[in-house]
Amino acid sequence: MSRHYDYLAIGAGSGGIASANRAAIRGAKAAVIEANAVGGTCVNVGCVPKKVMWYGAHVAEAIKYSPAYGFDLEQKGFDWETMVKNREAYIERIHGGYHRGFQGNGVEFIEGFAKFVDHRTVEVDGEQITADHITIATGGRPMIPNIPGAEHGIDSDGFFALTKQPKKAAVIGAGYIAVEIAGVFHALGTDTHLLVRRDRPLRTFDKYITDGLLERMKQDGPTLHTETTVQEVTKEDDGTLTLTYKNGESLTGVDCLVWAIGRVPSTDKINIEATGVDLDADGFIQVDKYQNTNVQGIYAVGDNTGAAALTPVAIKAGRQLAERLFNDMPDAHMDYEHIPTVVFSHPTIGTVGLSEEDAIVKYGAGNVKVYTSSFAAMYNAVTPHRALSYFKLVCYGPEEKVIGVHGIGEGMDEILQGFAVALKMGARKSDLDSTVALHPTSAEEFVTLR
Ligand SMILES: Cc1cc2nc3c(=O)[nH]c(=O)nc-3n(C[C@H](O)[C@H](O)[C@H](O)COP(=O)(O)OP(=O)(O)OC[C@H]3O[C@@H](n4cnc5c(N)ncnc54)[C@H](O)[C@@H]3O)c2cc1C
Ligand SMILES: NC(=O)c1ccc[n+]([C@@H]2O[C@H](COP(=O)([O-])OP(=O)(O)OC[C@H]3O[C@@H](n4cnc5c(N)ncnc54)[C@H](O)[C@@H]3O)[C@@H](O)[C@H]2O)c1
Repeated sequence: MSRHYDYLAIGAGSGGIASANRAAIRGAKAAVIEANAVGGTCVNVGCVPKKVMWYGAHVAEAIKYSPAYGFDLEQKGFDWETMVKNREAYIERIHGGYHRGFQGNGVEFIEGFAKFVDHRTVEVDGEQITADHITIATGGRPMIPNIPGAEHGIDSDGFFALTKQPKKAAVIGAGYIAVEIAGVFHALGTDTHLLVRRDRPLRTFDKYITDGLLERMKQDGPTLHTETTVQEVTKEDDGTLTLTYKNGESLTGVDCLVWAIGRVPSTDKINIEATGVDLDADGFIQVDKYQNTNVQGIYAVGDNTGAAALTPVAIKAGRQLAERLFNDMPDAHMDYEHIPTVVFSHPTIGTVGLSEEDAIVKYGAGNVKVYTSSFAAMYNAVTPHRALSYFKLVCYGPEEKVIGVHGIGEGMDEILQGFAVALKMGARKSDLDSTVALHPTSAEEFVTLR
């Protein structure tokens, strides 16, 4: 038995789904193959469950500071299981939406793990499937370090599988995932320790912004351990974990250890060798700006290409590819410049464009001008929690073209999108200055910076 398609996506995550739907909408006979749950990382063990838990944490913080607004709430506690149950029910509804979308667009959904037979053929559960165009959209998976006792820890997938709230958690890593998971645990009441190897998490972000994050962590938690490298994990008789650091110190009594030290591309188990597609040394698929691999008719989108590992990036790359292949748009491609991004920390961080440090390296200090501001947002200013928000614009040249917009503060996740449009359109500082402010908001800071 064999089937043939115009377009086949391997992996029904952000990139695979978006590209297959768009290909079908443009008239292609399209299918998508998925080995696990439809929706991939983002929907099942990424953005969606994370944001639900971030909202849970947000509610916890609102309750904590509510007395300043006159609330006298009888504390009934927090039930992790209820949050997880409702989160999973929500995700189940999203799965249903995807399947209805496939039906509506005419995309065939094939369950199973795909392996290449040759550059035009994959095998799923013994069936050979061929296609004129095949997109590898297999995403990635979390890394676990190679140190004694590492297996006592879980990864971000394991975090979402937790059915009970840990009492004392250690989160190891300095990227988005570590910061976000540590923030959720802490706000929901777990004694949380974030362990980073250098002086701060999110070291590639503008320093002004991460200084703001460090200040918030110092004031509010979680407990940040800098310059800390874990070299061994031991399980004690009482079931708790002891983490021993390189400098001989240790953290004891941990009942949940989460590794959040990066992700590897899922390109190692699909017999990609049968296609001749080039990978880099870390296993990422080499693509050009059109998502073409070196083999004609095989493309890759999303996390397995090593591009910015963000859902909207995988989606846009997938849709543009489908437009190029099936809608007579030969130059359609994803623009990888000026990608905005948000970290769901407490408070959130939003950033687009160059940090001050990177702008100086690129243009020279004399050509870069920055504007900054910090203040207690009204939401906090009314409470004893007078935490500060930080805003920064990085500008270039005599015209003061805006080349970086950065902020940390309540609502930054929602504030940034519009400013990302402005930056992409080439806005100058004077354009922001001439825009009337929205008052009273935090966002208005970006149009009133002096
Ligand atoms: C904890 C966490 C939080 C995140 N939060 C955010 C966020 O807030 N915002 C954001 O923009 N991004 C976030 N991301 C990143 C985002 O989830 C990814 O960038 C995005 O999912 C990448 O999409 P993709 O299509 O490349 O791969 P994936 O979504 O990983 O999809 C790949 C799919 O392919 C399937 N697959 C793999 N191999 C095969 C095979 N051989 N046969 C069949 N199926 C196969 C997998 O099962 C998977 O379903 C987060 C990631 C994590 C881990
Ligand atoms: N809000 C969002 O948009 C969001 C949220 C989560 C993830 N993501 C995406 O997923 C990607 C992966 O996230 P991530 O946090 O897993 O990876 P990451 O690559 O961003 O960060 C991994 C961090 O772990 C550190 N590290 C590596 N090895 C270590 C070790 N042995 N011990 C201690 N620390 C170690 C690294 O220095 C690095 O800072 C991100 O780059 C991002 O693109 C996005």
